Amino acid sequence: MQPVLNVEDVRKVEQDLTLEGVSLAELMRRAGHAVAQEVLDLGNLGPVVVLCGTGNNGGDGWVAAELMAKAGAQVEVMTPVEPESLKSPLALMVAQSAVNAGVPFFVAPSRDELDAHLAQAAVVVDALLGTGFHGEPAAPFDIWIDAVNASGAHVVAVDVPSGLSAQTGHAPGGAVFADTTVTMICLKPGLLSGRGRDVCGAIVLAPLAEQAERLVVEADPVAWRCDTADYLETLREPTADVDKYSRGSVLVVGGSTRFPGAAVMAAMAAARSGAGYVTLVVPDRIATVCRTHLLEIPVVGLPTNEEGMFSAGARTEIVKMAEQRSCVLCGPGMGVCADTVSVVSSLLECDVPLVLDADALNALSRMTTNRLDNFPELIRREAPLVLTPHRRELGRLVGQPGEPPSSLTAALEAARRIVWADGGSDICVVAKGESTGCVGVEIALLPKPGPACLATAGSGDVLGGIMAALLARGVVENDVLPLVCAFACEVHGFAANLAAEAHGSRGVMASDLIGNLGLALDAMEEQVSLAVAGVSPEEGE
Ligand SMILES: NC(=O)C1=CN([C@@H]2O[C@H](COP(=O)(O)OP(=O)(O)OC[C@H]3O[C@@H](n4cnc5c(N)ncnc54)[C@H](O)[C@@H]3O)[C@@H](O)[C@H]2O)[C@H](O)CC1
Ligand SMILES: [K+]
Repeated sequence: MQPVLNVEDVRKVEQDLTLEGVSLAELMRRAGHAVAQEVLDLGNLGPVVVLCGTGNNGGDGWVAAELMAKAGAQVEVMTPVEPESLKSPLALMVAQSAVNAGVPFFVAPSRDELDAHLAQAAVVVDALLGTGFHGEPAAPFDIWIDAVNASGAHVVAVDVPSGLSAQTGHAPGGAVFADTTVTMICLKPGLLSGRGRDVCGAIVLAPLAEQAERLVVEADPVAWRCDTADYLETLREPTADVDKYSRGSVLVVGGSTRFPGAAVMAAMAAARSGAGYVTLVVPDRIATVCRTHLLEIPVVGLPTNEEGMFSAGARTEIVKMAEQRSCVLCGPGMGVCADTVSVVSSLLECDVPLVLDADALNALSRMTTNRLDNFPELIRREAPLVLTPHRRELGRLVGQPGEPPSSLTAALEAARRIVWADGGSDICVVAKGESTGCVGVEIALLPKPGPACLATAGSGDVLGGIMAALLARGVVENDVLPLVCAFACEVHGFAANLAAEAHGSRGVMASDLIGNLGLALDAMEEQVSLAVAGVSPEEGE
């Protein structure tokens, strides 16, 4: 697992390092060295243009330029101001050193001049804006960023691609598209979320100091990015000694006359994710249509109310069935009304692992007038509870109904409000988004995000089914719960990649994921075993 620190905490680590004897100047020297090494490792490609901003990110660029020049590369620096008028004392010092070493530089080039230099460049080092960036890039950086992206050169970004917020992943004024981002000390959330997923290219971590690893952990990471090998704990010993019940029995509770398909897909996804026995319970008015789509999965119809949802009469029977299952998934397509709200509150009282998705979450919002974090007793229970809100649902759960969390870290914070209010039960909030965080009591995990084709109606219903099937396999301890949820997210993403091979990156529908879940699970398990054995997936082929 790799720790991810908020930008303000990275600065704190920087300060801590200085207290432990590694000066900021030394950190900048090492940062520049890491960038230079990355470029030199590309081989003898031709001219290198280093774009330096006015802060310490630019300082890293000047160091890299001097080192590359000394290593024999053909290097030139572009700077918006004369090197001697840089305001950052550190950047000033390293820029002077590079100038004294004879590194050629150009001050405030026009767009045409810049384009001409970039056209010759094999590699561009982007050291314009780093963690000190906020808002939108002001002139001339907006123009320079555009020029870099138009150049076609190989781009190595220093710490963070310029224009991208390392904290939020927002890039409202555009950002450099990097092939590689050499990031200092540790990962930052903006690199892994929002536009960061598109613009960072390969992320190379430069720890800069041997103490960094310890200090980063002490700085209380906002989340941890999962490595494939981490999922070892979620795997089950393969055994032939099973029957359909021991592989896990799942009850899916959902559907309404408006949305029968969501419940059907969730049930199929649970079955394709290894649950041995899946039952779907829906309002009886849609039971027949559900049965026509489900050959293997029994469909139980219970009384329907005037709104086409479960009526109050359904509740007792649902609870009775729930208590006989190894996991329950409630919510897909269910609709929200007083009757379905009472179904959700009754299921919360059952001693069975429970996944609440979609309208079950909206029912929770309704029960708590959008402040679930103020009603922890509602979700305090013995058995595991997984909530899988997307950002709008999450906003509705924590008192921001019209204002969903706008970044990964905001979503993590909202999820934490729920988890910490609950205070110690087996709970995980899977905050879904273009990057998803699985927030448990002790830890927040970031599974590897799936492809953009997952952003399609019904995709969440499929994820709910996967989660339920994985939880149904047996006891999941509190500390492993976020890991199981993260694994489910990666299986979901893997299935989406397989589906995209068949249907194209834009053609995938949620139902296409379902048929690929079994293969995705096998492939993920194999990758985990290989990673644990230290074999790369390519070598394992
Ligand atoms: N993390 C580490 O241990 C190390 C990081 N290093 C590098 O230092 C930068 C952070 O440096 P800082 O001086 O704080 O900020 P920047 O260089 O990113 O930018 C500050 C500079 O940019 C101006 N600015 C801010 N917003 C805008 C905008 N929207 N448009 C134009 N200009 C903007 C601001 O006014 C400043 O002048 C970090 O990323 C690393 O690369 C060190 O090398 C030490 C180790
Ligand atoms: K940069």
